[in-house]
Amino acid sequence: MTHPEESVSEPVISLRGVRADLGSRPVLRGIDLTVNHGEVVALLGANGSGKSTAVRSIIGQVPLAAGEIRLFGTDRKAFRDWARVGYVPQRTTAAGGVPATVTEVVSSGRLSRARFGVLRKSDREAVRRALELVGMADRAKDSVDALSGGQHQRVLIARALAAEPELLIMDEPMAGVDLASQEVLAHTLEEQVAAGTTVLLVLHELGPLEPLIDRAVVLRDGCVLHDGPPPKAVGQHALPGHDHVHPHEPIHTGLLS
Ligand SMILES: Nc1ncnc2c1ncn2[C@@H]1O[C@H](COP(=O)(O)OP(=O)(O)OP(=O)(O)O)[C@@H](O)[C@H]1O
Repeated sequence: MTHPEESVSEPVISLRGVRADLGSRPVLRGIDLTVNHGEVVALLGANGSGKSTAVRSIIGQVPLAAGEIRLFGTDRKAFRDWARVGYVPQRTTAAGGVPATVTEVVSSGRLSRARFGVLRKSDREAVRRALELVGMADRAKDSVDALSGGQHQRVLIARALAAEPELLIMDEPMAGVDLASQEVLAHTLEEQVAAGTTVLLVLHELGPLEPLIDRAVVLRDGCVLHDGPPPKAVGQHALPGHDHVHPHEPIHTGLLS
């Protein structure tokens, strides 16, 4: 669903010289990052390297100290078409407080597409499709408080998918997610990618998503350390028992530490 005035050669996300401070601390120290149409890019790096801050700067939650961000070719400050962007924040363990059903949470993700904020039949169908995609259609009427961590994460992803976004940004979608939900999420993402969705993912390790990743951008201390093919070893070698050394692979020289 590319807009007619746009060319697919225009990056979907472009960061140039992005700097951001949190408190008095420089957290992003001159980031360049490009995500092209249909690409799946993983943002990797150690804790505190700035991954979440980078994605939060893209969606406008962190002010820039310097640099430029463009979304679909438009300066982020002038960008208004947020229905084209699905965002799944880093999951918190804090209980939501306000009781809501699975359908209510996922429907909230459709509001950006609903005319006058009223969900029509086609919107309710999109909500239902999103729930089916993440295998949660049978829990539609349940309270989100009754869900496991992995199921909760599936609901948050369904909320992002309900708007049928062209760009999906997810912050650690697999963190704290049980194996069964991880497999469902990997399959969901595979279908989105096959349908042409552009994806930027913050990950700790590639894990089950590895086959989907086109490119990895590794951050260290708020700078880009690596931008290129995904470091193959991250998934397997993060597992216990994989302590042998492959000197030809940059990952073992501390790329992610
Ligand atoms: N609101 C804030 N005020 C001050 N410093 C912050 C704030 N939020 C994050 N930071 C600091 O900014 C740095 C980058 O944080 P960020 O969450 O972007 O890293 P990350 O790479 O996503 O790490 P993690 O994998 O732990 O989520 C960290 O050192 C963090 O402590």
